[in-house]
Amino acid sequence: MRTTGERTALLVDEARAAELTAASLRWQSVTLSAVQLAELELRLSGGYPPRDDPPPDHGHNGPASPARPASPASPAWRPSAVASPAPISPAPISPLPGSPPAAPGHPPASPLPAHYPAPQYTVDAGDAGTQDAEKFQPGSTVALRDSEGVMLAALHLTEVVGSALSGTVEGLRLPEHPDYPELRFTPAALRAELLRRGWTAPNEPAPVAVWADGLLHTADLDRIEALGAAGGAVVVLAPVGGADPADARHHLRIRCLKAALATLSDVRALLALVPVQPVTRLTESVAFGPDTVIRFETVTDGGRPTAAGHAVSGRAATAGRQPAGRPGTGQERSTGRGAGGRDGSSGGGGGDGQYQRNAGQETDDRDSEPALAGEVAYRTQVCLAYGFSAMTVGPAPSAPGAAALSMLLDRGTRLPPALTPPAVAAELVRAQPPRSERGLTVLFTGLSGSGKSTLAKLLVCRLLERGDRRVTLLDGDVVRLHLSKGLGFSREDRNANVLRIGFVAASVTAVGGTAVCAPIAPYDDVRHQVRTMVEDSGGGFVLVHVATPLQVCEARDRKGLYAKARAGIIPTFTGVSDPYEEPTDADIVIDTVDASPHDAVQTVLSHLRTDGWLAP
Ligand SMILES: Nc1ncnc2c1ncn2[C@@H]1O[C@H](COP(=O)(O)OS(=O)(=O)O)[C@@H](OP(=O)(O)O)[C@H]1O
Ligand SMILES: Nc1ncnc2c1ncn2[C@@H]1O[C@H](COP(=O)(O)OP(=O)(O)O)[C@@H](O)[C@H]1O
Repeated sequence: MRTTGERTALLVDEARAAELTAASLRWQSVTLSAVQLAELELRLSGGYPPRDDPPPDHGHNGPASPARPASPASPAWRPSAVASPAPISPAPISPLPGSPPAAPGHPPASPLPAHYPAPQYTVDAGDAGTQDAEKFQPGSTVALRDSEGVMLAALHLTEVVGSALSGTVEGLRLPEHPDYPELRFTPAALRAELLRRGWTAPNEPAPVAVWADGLLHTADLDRIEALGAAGGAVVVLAPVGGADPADARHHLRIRCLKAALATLSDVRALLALVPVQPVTRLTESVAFGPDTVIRFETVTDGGRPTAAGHAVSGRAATAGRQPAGRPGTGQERSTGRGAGGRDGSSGGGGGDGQYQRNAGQETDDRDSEPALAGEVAYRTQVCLAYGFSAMTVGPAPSAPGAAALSMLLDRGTRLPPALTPPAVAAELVRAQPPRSERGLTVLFTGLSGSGKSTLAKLLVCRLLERGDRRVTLLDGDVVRLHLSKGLGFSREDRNANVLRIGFVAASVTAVGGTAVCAPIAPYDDVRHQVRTMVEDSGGGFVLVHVATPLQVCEARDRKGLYAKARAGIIPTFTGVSDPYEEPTDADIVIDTVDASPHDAVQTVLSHLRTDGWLAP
């Protein structure tokens, strides 16, 4: 994250950092999760919450955040706030009551000095994966570390409730990001950047924020243009808290955001990645209606906004003009994004498009309506800390939902410029080619003798005859000769066998191949795991239940195994003395009693064509 060399109220100076580091030898440590790291980063960088910053008129240890004027008529934004804050004085050293003695040669670390702001900070050691939270005691200090063991902050504990550790925090450093360092800004660094660009002259309108939890499409860009038409800068805040820099979907999202913003020529727009968690519901066309610009009150208390002053002024005050290019307004403009007619295919909706999963990496119990309202309040706090005068949350009402887009991509339908800029469309198509060009696993499940092998082999032949898919057959018998050699038929062994098949199938699928598998796979949870593995590899998973009744399988008894099972010679035989859990999530159910093998395979092929996995 860019810091412009400033320290926020919670980041200590080098001397203090050295002091804390020396003292930390004797502290307990908590290794923070990616999400906790993001929360800490936001806090340490001064991005949240503003009320924890010390008043700006502290003189010798003033904060980086700007003083905000009392009068609502004055702009809340003061570029002069970029002036470097006075450094925080190193704290006088005094031992914590009850703290361990200092290591020889090292001064003991102190609790926070009297003049130091003392915001409460809570970390859940359970979430951080710490098992024995009872070892933490109020009065002691905990080192908060990243996954590599680097200490980012000291937490002076005042309260321990279960695994929740609360106390005052002193930051040593911000987490480092290998991905997009040039796009990460602390509030002070953002102010400096806008000033450097000449976008925040004293009489300019204050900058506004646009939260982009997902992507930016044409309607979103229209809205940004409308916001920017007032003359102020528009900062697109992309929440990336907890994002894995090795996750291709994260990079896809950021590439798409950059490509979208590159189409804006008349707006002072800037992309900033912030350590806030993305929220899936905020990537959909929901919730906030057409009036989506939330303006902040500038109520202040002694020159700084109070908590009450952070209230949203009105649920949603409009931007003051109709966004250009909305359907039916006749305002479609000719921009780099194209001016094609809108086809109505941009309607909202949820779903798990490939690119969307990134935006919603975090599972969202924060997705309920009250939780979303809380999220908006939280985002408001962040925007106030960054110095924005207004923000939008959620996509523009007519922007396409992820599910709709994903459906178009799956089918290879061209994304019109009216929906999303061509450069964004190109990124999306590259990441999510049509289904007919993606990897695929077809898994036949059913009792012994139900017809799995017969149908799997026929399907492989039909696919190879077409010539447009590279196919691997993972037949039960063959797998048990090689991949699963030595495994028996206990539940554990069967599960290991099916998971191995799933692993190979997912690998084949990941590189665009087609895996056809034919194990009994009697257990529902393991079949689910295989589905997840394969779908996470970026391809399709089709579960075919070969639902031949037990009596028919037993009557066929090609291998004489049912007779042996009935005679007790084979113990735990599926359907006779071992369970078979009928799938409730089968994509295709085949009745081999009434259909010939040829007809059954035609059913599978026609399903694959209908769902786009095979070209017509
Ligand atoms: N106890 C028991 N239960 C079920 N099946 C048995 C058993 N012992 C041997 N066989 C033979 O092994 C084949 C099933 O292996 P799978 O790998 O498909 O089974 S599983 O998915 O691991 O449950 C199965 O082949 P198919 O008839 O092709 O299904 C049987 O021939
Ligand atoms: N519609 C059908 N689909 C598949 N197999 C069928 C069908 N009708 C009869 N059969 C016969 O059932 C037997 C199924 O054996 P197999 O394919 O080895 O089953 P599994 O692999 O499930 O143990 C074969 O002899 C096959 O010819």
